[in-house]
Amino acid sequence: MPYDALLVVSFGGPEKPDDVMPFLENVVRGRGVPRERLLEVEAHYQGFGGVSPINQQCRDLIEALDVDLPVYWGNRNWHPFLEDTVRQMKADGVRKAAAFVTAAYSSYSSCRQYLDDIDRARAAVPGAPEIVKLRHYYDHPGFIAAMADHTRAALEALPPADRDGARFVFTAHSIPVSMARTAGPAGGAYEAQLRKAAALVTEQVDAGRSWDLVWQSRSGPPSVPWLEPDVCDHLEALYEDGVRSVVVVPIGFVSDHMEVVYDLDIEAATMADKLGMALSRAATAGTHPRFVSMVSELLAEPEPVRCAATCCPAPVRRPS
Ligand SMILES: CC1=C(CCC(=O)O)c2cc3nc(cc4[nH]c(cc5[nH]c(cc1n2)c(C)c5CCC(=O)O)c(CCC(=O)O)c4C)C(CCC(=O)O)=C3C
Ligand SMILES: [Fe+2]
Repeated sequence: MPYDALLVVSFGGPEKPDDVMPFLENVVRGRGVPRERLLEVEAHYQGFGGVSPINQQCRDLIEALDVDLPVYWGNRNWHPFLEDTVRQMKADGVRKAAAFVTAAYSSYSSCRQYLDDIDRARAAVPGAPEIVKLRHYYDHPGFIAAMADHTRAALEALPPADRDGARFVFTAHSIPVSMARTAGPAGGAYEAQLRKAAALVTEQVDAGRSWDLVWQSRSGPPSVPWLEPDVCDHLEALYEDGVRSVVVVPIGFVSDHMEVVYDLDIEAATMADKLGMALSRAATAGTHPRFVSMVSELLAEPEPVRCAATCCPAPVRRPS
């Protein structure tokens, strides 16, 4: 193995009420997210005591990993910041680390932005170790097996009478349509990879089942088109079509962080309740043993080739 350390790279989240606004400012700096949206999201976090689950989920994953390397952890938007971690790695004599990013798919937000974050952190630390991002794992048998197990469990959690007719509703973070168009080496990769993962999970759980891929957690100004339909609108449409039960599968995420526990467990669940629809939400991969062992398997693969510079370009932002 060519690596002498593993670096887990994640989004980061607040861990107390006073962290929330500074964290959000970090997330949206220069990204044109309207103030009203920011205050709305602040309220989601404060409703959970100002604590996002994501940092503890990273600690749990790191605890569960079974790798023969020192493991480090750095975030994009909150402590421990990537730059501080890279500084520590350099001080510890790390020369070449593999980076496992807690995002499985191609797109500017889910891939390129993490690569840029890593480059920026390395640029700030003279003599920083080389850092090789491990490949996308959306279709890795470990990720798929974990999601299939969790989808099966969610299906079984529905009342028996609701199981046969339950639709599988896969969800992922919406992104601007322009970002979706340019995702991956040839464009369209974010949506195509999500569809592939959803199809693989469905095939393992119940090959004949009807499923959809929909979007959640839309941000940005209303004037910019994002991927649709939103999960809540989709539940209404399904109800109109006579569907009375759904298994919601957050295939676009790897842990039950705020977008999952607020946007699905509160918002989508409230919508299903209002409609009189049975909803069961599948857990994300989290610390499922097959997801955990996948990380070791990725480390043992030949070193991945770095994405081309033109892959998943940053969105062009017009001054407002
Ligand atoms: C594709 C994607 C993923 C999946 C891949 C990955 O996991 O990286 C993801 C994950 C996450 N997104 C998260 C949180 C937020 N995302 C925001 C805003 C945005 N997300 C975007 C995309 C994505 N986001 C985009 C295009 C924006 C607009 C601003 C911009 O162009 O960057 C905002 C701003 C407020 C708002 O929601 O408007 C927040 C607070 C958290 C942490 C949750 C927690 O704290 O537990 C996680 C894991
Ligand atoms: Fe996000």
